[in-house]
Amino acid sequence: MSTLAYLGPEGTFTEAALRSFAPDAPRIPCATVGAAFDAVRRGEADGAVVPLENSVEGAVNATLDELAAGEPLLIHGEVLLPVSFALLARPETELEDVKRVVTHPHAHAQCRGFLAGTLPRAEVFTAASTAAAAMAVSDPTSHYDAAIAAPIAGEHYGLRALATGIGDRPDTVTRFVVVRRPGPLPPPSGADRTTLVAFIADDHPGALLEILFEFAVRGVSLTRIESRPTGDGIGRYFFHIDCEGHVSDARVGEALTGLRRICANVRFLGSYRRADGAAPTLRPGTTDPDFTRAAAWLTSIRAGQV
Ligand SMILES: O=C(O)C(=O)Cc1ccccc1
Repeated sequence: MSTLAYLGPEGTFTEAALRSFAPDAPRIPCATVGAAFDAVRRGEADGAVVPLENSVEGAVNATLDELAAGEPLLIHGEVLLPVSFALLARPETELEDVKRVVTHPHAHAQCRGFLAGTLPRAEVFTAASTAAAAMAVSDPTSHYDAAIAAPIAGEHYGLRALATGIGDRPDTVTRFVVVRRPGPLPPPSGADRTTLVAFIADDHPGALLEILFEFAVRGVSLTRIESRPTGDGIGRYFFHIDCEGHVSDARVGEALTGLRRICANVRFLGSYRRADGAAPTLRPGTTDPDFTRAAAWLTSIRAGQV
């Protein structure tokens, strides 16, 4: 059975995502996304489960940046998990005692309404995960009065829920990915997603448009695009992209070869089954047989068979 590293400690939303598809897998909790990836790179874990984006707060930048750097890894799958937040405190703490709250930045962003309405004077501090925040609060000498975390983290760390369901939206979903060392790709399923990072060759007007064009002309829809700084100076960015389809689909393969020609580098991060099972709607002229027929036509005209 695969051993899976994940953003820990015990009681994170990431752990809940992992358990949703591999309840019995041996687990290695890691303090950061980077540490989980390193456990996979070193061979201590077969895969890592990490948060990638949230329906309210958007991308988890640490994950985007770690995927774009270091020894390459491949995404093998994704999980969607509804997330619900609780305000957790040591048993003796009452709501009116809460002056300092600690949580993961994504959880903070999703509970702003509750904090503004119920704890308008509370200071908010960040932790590497919601469970790390709960663990910190469980220490009686802690600087913090309460953590925003999953209700299960309260059970793990002996905390009491002062409030539950405190997210600004009841329908928030987080997307987690399962990452492995490079190897054979998951086979195409008909409802796939492909993830990649495109590094612009030379910054020039229309560079992003050229990248988008490679997808648009092949009828490949993007499901996410983020620019992230390369770290090499102000104004230098790479693009982190998800598109519909599998790299073995002709239209996706052609879009990627087009990108490879115009970009300084393209890091392929995997093709894998979409958790929502949504199959793309293909425009006329963009199916595999359309590409095969067009390639056969080119072969024949190159041979002078007009
Ligand atoms: O901190 C956690 O529990 C995580 O798994 C990351 C996270 C934080 C907030 C919403 C979803 C995932």
